[in-house]
Amino acid sequence: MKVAVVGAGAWGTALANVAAEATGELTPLIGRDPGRMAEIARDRTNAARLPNIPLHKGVYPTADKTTLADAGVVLMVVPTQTLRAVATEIAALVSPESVVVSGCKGVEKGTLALPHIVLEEALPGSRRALLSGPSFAEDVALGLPTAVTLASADEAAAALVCEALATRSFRPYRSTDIVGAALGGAAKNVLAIAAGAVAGRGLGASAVAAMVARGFAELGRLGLALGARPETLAGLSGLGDLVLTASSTQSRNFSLGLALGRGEPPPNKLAEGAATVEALVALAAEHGVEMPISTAVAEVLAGRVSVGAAVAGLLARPLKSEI
Ligand SMILES: NC(=O)C1=CN([C@@H]2O[C@H](COP(=O)(O)OP(=O)(O)OC[C@H]3O[C@@H](n4cnc5c(N)ncnc54)[C@H](OP(=O)(O)O)[C@@H]3O)[C@@H](O)[C@H]2O)C=CC1
Ligand SMILES: O=C(CO)COP(=O)(O)O
Repeated sequence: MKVAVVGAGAWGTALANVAAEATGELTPLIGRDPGRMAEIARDRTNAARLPNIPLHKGVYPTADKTTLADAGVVLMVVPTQTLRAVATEIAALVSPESVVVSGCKGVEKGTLALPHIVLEEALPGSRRALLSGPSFAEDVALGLPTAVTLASADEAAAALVCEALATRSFRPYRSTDIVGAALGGAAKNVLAIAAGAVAGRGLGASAVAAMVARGFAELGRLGLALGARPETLAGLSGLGDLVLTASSTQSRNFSLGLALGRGEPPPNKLAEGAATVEALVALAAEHGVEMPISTAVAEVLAGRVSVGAAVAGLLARPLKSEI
């Protein structure tokens, strides 16, 4: 089963290595810039996005999108806000039997669509799945043990993708709860910014843990409203990814929060939480769900309040029962 990866960033490159190892097939890693892809092909490493990691010998870096036409699995691994445009560009090339998998974590601005809905709209009639879970690209590319959720309403599609990606160290667990898996991935990036900001401001490990746990409660309320299963939210793609992302400086979202909390300039790297937070809060509001921590992150990122004022605002909220 051939896998093609669209998006030659850190995560796309790591997943291309996994797929090449799992399938033993030539795996196109498709980027948008022919010059950059030629460099990656020459150097056998993606120096800009995933430095010091050699490409698997089966990975074929290219800017030629037609190389995905005969792939049984197409992994879409671009920033969430660009997913629709990229999926629309490749729509005519994807075979009807292929499973198209979102590797994105976020909510689309404007439409408030989760990534699998973006795929459904851009690639109507296609077989779809979503991959999410605690998995830093570098860890995966180094072959360190990793477990993720592979969600699809189409169980045969999920099984096919799992087979095309499972290696001795990369373990995709199947789920039919695509909404739960997508929500966990989107919310944890925002909550990791909050945890980082609290840590950066020096408020202590107890405060960081409170932020993570109350953030998880926000995710739970939104999940309930959208029909996600509680066990998905408590699993790899929910709590698992939240714990990872909200506790490690390897995370771009946590690092952004740390910088905000310390009053330092934000790191110049993609933090999906920053791109997603307004849409996540709007999606929650549409369903009558309050997300005070995520709202505070949105306010801080928009420059409307300081981290100190946001924390003071959260501490001033009336106490309720824990849920
Ligand atoms: N990094 C990680 O550890 C993980 C990331 N993810 C998720 O994967 C997604 C991608 O993240 P990641 O790979 O880290 O991001 P990167 O910033 O490393 O890479 C993003 C890639 O998308 C490409 N891209 C950006 N805009 C466009 C566009 N308009 N059209 C086509 N291609 C575009 C970029 O191309 P170019 O290089 O030319 O700019 C780049 O190759 C995110 O949703 C993220 O949350 C999920 C799990 C782990
Ligand atoms: O999604 C990730 C790990 O599961 C990567 O997190 P960051 O985007 O915060 O680096």
